[in-house]
Amino acid sequence: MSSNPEDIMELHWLFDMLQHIDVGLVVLNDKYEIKLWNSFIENHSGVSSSIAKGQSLFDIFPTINSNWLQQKLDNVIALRTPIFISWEQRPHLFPFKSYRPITGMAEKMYQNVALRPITNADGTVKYVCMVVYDVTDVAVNKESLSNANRKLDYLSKTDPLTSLHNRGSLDKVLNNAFEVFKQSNGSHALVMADIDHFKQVNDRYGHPVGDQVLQAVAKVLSSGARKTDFVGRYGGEEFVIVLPNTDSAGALFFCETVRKKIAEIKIKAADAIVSVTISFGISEACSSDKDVHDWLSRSDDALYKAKEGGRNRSVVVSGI
Ligand SMILES: Nc1nc2c(ncn2[C@@H]2O[C@H](COP(=O)(O)OP(=O)(O)OP(=O)(O)O)[C@@H](O)[C@H]2O)c(=O)[nH]1
Repeated sequence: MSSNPEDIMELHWLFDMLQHIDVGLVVLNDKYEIKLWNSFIENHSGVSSSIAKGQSLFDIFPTINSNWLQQKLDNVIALRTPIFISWEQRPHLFPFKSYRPITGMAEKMYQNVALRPITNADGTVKYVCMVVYDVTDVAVNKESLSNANRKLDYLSKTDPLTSLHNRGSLDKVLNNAFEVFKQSNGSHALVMADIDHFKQVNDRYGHPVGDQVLQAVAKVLSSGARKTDFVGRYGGEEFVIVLPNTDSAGALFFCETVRKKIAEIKIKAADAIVSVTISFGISEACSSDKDVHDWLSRSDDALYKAKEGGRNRSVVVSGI
């Protein structure tokens, strides 16, 4: 090493800058023992470099997955090539708290961490430098953007009054169900449901009571459905239910069960208790259906027959 005073001064400056840079630096040997770390790590861990020196990284940070990180550190030394660990992969490798006021939404610091081999003068590699970047701002912004997108996506598919799927998502699900049927046949049922004489409920008790009835009916319909079933509000007081892998007998059983439960609903109005009934039209997809509209209109015919037959009933119409 040069003993030129100017070189020594530059080295001192360099060391001072690395010591105080707003990035964490940890040097480890091939036994994962700490050789040094800078003030960024001191401040966030609360452990001074002199105390950390010689200790295993995994003793000081027991929450770090040692098997996983050791393998990465070994690879850096063996292959002499850097490895990057992004916050999306491991959000909080070091258990540091977030201290930035602007990102008060995050309790823990999100980090990107680079593992860099340190090459000795003779070309050998025995040490690794972990470079820790605080990326809390970026991570919090990205996560809140994805949360907002998830919320928007949910709203665009959901009926605000009943929280059921809306008409737009129903069209997609129906088309998918019909495609599945075309490719693999099987039994898939489509149910159309319509509350009986709903106009009278609105006219007698007012729209807000009508809304409560819609919400209560929607709740019964979705609580009776399986996870793989689809319950949507088709519009007004009409609902559509897609029952995959269900034949018309199974669909009839479902409809009769929820029909009886819906007849038990009691909504309190100003001076009355409001009850409603519902009619169901059921059909299975059949091979003569040209498209999903043929299937839909058969269920609609079944619903019409249920209304014609006196309402508060379920009717199946079979395809040819
Ligand atoms: N409260 C409330 N009413 C709605 C909503 N959407 C549609 N409606 C009402 O639903 C009623 C539907 O009435 P109709 O189509 O005549 O049918 P119905 O009275 O149910 O008679 P049937 O279907 O023949 O048994 C209308 O009065 C609409 O105003 C809504 O979001 N909230």
